[in-house]
Amino acid sequence: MEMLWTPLHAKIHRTIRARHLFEPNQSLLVAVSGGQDSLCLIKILLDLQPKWGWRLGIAHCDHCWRDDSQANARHVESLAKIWETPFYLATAKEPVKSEAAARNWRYQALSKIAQTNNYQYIVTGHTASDRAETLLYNLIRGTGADGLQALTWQRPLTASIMLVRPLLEITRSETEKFCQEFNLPIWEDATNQDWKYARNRIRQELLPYLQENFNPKVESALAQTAELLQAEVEYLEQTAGNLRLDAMELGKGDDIALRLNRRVLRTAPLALQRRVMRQVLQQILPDAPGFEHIEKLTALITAPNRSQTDPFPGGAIAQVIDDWICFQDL
Ligand SMILES: Nc1ncnc2c1ncn2[C@@H]1O[C@H](COP(=O)(O)OP(=O)(O)OP(=O)(O)O)[C@@H](O)[C@H]1O
Repeated sequence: MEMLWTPLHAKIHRTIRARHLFEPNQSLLVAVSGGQDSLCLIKILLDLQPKWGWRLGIAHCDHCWRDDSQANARHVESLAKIWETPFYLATAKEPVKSEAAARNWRYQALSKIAQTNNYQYIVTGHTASDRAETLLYNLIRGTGADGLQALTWQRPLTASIMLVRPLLEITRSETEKFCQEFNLPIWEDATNQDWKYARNRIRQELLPYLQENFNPKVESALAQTAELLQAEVEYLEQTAGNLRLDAMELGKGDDIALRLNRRVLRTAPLALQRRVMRQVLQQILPDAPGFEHIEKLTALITAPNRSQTDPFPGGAIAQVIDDWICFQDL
């Protein structure tokens, strides 16, 4: 069968080259749910394969939370057979309960398959639309820039395995059109899982509303915002990391307990002060630190001597002793 080369093929080909997502002859494990995005992804990668010499594999995760999940898995398996591509299935032992649990289990299962079968990359079908939805979802919940930068092009999953998302500049309507064009048999996800509910409403109600009333290209615009924020967050986090080391370094030697030098922190911009405090709290608290925790700790940078915070979750308190903010377990 002759291969049809579309503008979408060309775009993904260019993206992979320009962003150095993959090099020739590497081993790519593609995560295929059977939905339109991951079918579009695997079809394009299969078509690009002769140009790049990749070794491709298809992995599917059966979460066991839908009646049709086994049929879904078999559907993907039969496509893998048609495409003469190795197929790997991970099946959850017990149904997973939440979005977070499902995601954790999935990435662990995928990593294990990749490790056992020598794939360097796990590839997912996240799109610009996913990016826009995640950005809106986190914006409404009230995260800072870090929640809005959502979904990176690549990030390490383990020391030897990279997670890569080549479709981040493609919208859902483009993957849908692509699947129609190539008659790819999409497995419709019929569930209305609780955790998917908010996202579905963003997808089906909020984004179309914004599109009609504010900006026809709202999805791409939001995805682009996420892209810009990503570089800014990376820069701020790195700078804050260095500042945190500077603030702690002066206390080195005599001291085992964690402490931060206020003179070092006082001259830094507020944005960095907050990030330093968040990084410190991330090490101390059992859960992700909230806005209030970070603000209270940041206030100690200029507070009078002997000021202290209430106990943080887990019991630690922070106290000002002259030039230092000191942490004590209660
Ligand atoms: N059951 C599955 N088996 C294999 N891959 C999957 C499965 N579900 C999702 N994926 C991969 O993850 C991508 C994103 O899927 P989707 O948006 O449905 O999940 P999500 O839960 O929002 O993802 P994440 O939790 O990673 O943000 C898909 O394009 C696909 O590559």
